[in-house]
Amino acid sequence: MSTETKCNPDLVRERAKCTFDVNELINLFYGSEKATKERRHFEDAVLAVKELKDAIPEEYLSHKERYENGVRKATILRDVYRDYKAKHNRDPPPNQITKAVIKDISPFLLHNGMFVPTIAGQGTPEQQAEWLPKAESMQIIGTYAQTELGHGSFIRGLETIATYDPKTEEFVLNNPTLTSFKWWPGGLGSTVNHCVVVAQLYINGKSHGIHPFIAQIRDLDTHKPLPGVKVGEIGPKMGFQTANNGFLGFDNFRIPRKNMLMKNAQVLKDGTFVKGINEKLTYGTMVMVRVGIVGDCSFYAALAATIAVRYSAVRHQSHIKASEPEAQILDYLTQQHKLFIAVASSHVYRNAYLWMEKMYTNVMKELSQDKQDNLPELHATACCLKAVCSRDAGSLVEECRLACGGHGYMASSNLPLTYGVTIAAVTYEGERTVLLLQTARYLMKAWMAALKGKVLSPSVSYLLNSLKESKKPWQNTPEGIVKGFQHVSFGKVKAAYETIQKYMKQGKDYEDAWNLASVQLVKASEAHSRAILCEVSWEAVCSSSASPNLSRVLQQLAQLYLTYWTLETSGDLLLYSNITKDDLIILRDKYEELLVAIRPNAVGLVDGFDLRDEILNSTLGSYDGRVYERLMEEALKSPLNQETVNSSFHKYLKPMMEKAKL
Ligand SMILES: CCCCCCCC/C=C\CCCCCCCCCCC/C=C/C(=O)SCCNC(=O)CCNC(=O)[C@H](O)C(C)(C)COP(=O)(O)OP(=O)(O)OC[C@H]1O[C@@H](n2cnc3c(N)ncnc32)[C@H](O)[C@@H]1OP(=O)(O)O
Ligand SMILES: Cc1cc2nc3c(=O)[nH]c(=O)nc-3n(C[C@H](O)[C@H](O)[C@H](O)COP(=O)(O)OP(=O)(O)OC[C@H]3O[C@@H](n4cnc5c(N)ncnc54)[C@H](O)[C@@H]3O)c2cc1C
Repeated sequence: MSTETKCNPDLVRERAKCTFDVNELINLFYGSEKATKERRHFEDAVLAVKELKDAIPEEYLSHKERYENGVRKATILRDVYRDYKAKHNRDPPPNQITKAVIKDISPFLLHNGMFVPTIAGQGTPEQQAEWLPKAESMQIIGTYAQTELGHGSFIRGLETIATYDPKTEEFVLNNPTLTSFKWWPGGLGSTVNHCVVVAQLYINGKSHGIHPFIAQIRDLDTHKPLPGVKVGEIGPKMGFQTANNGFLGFDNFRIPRKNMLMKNAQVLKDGTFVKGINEKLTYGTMVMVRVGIVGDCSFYAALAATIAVRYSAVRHQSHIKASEPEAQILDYLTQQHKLFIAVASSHVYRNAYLWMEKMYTNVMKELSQDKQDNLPELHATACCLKAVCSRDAGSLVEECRLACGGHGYMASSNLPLTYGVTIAAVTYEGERTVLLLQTARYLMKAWMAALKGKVLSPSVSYLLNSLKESKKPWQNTPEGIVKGFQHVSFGKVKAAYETIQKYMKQGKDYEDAWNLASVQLVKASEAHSRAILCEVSWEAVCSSSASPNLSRVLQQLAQLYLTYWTLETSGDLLLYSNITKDDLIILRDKYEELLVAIRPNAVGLVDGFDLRDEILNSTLGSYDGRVYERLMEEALKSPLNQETVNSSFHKYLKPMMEKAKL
């Protein structure tokens, strides 16, 4: 980090006001002092590589140049990772330095994020031995090709076909229609030479559902598409410009039998199909990534909050009191209302991610012992938390951007690009509504079990308690608010269930009744997610090992989250819990008190995310607060400022002006 000496004086004053030790917060957020040290050390190593620095901002490059620059930097970054591993005999610590290097999304994201994990999770030991060393060492580069032009959400409807030919012991891959073309996979456009292709398996004319296959699609030397492969890039998008998303179609393309990833289901040489213990295990990589996305949401909220809070401390505009100098915009309560929820939410998502990571690890361990009881709970929880956190994080990033006024609209603030990347997660890895409806299926089953008095899984056991406690008075404490959100979820789950029953009594079948109740079902899932986020985050701060000074501030943040959402969803609480109008007025006052209490620590709190300037990549958010200098420095980099008179003057403007004289 930069030294305080060159800092904007407002930021120096803000840091002097902080009531807790920022380093303690950093170490707590990232796990330990050792973890912080190792992460920073790795980030230093990456940033020391001169070739990773961009000569001009990415925004001035063409689509093609941006991609090529992305690949160039991704390969250098890959070398740094390899060297670190060789030297330390372990992978680099979790970090976000790719953001400082690639700025947007790495063309290798899908290789590391889904291709390698799918081989590890879906391959037999023999298949892992064959593919993993090559993939991990980047002798081969891959992606995860599932979505098609015609189907993304409903993966049982995928149209890519893998027909087994027992004579040659091969699968024949085909994309018989335009809608069957793979569409979206990252890196597919021009980067990868392999992919996991998810396709419908046919043996002797019989369909056996979707399965993952490994296909080499480009020649390893020439990088030309192999015969029978049609592949390309899908073009510019709202974000993800360097992710290199692509399309792919096969025409009688043959792959050996061993290329079907067969940890779960198998095809024997003679074409016998051996079913796996649970066909949904084929969806395993998606579950892992959904868990990871909750962690990503914490990062994006932290990044946007850091930029907007630091900027708001430096920016002065108007007066709170006519007799006083222009106020820091951070002193306006409305600004605090916009920003502190982003700071608080980042902590909430972080705690939810750590909680989900534990659940994921436990279920993976159980699955390795053929125990599947907790898989439905993992799937349902990962679905709704991914859906709710990604949408909330997108809204928070956008609110931070708006809170920076006109300068937030500058690409150099890094807030527009961050919004584009964050909001993509609402759609990828399972579209929001579709995932919330998956959770709703689970909630309906849990509700039916609750009605029968059965024991429920931990994440939904509150449904049983709420059933018993519905008459208890509201308590205006964090624990009381957590219970309140559980009551809302309980009420919405019950109402959705009863709506389905109502339609069925009217003669509708279950599927139609489900569709007619689906707005309520989605809302029930959202309420369930909110109840989990509130409970998990409040428990995390209560059980944290932080010092009293830090603990006080973390509790304020967690209470802010609880109170913010109580006020945002007061209608639901009035409907489904025993909260009163008077309780809401007390909480409204409490919320304002919390904003005021957090205000002196605002800059310290975002410093506590420890996101260095290179990761923030923002004129507005740097540690030293030299906002105006940086805005001007960046503007001067515009190619239009590299010449005093642009040629368009002579070509178009001058002739127009001269014509106007005639
Ligand atoms: C030490 C180890 C620590 C590990 C810690 C792990 C934490 C992870 C940490 C880091 C990971 C970081 C990862 C970051 C990497 C970044 C990569 C970013 C990638 C970004 C690019 C995007 C890629 C993509 O988008 S890939 C394509 C994604 N596509 C989708 O998500 C499609 C969505 N659709 C579906 O999933 C399905 O179609 C469906 C679930 C909506 C419906 O499926 P269907 O078969 O029709 O099922 P349905 O009839 O509705 O339900 C039948 C029953 O099956 C249950 N079920 C469904 N899915 C699952 C599942 N995945 N698992 C278990 N069970 C499932 C369902 O609940 C039903 O059950 P029921 O009992 O009958 O009700
Ligand atoms: C940036 C980005 C990167 C991606 N990377 C990859 C990748 O690497 N590999 C890959 O395979 N895919 C990738 N995808 C594809 C992504 O997984 C899909 O776009 C996603 O799963 C949504 O599917 P869809 O596009 O078919 O949406 P659709 O399902 O067509 O959604 C359109 C609308 O229909 C609604 N809808 C659909 N089904 C239902 C239902 N059953 N009930 C109620 N409403 C419904 C949705 O809610 C939504 O409002 C990527 C997508 C993006 C945006």
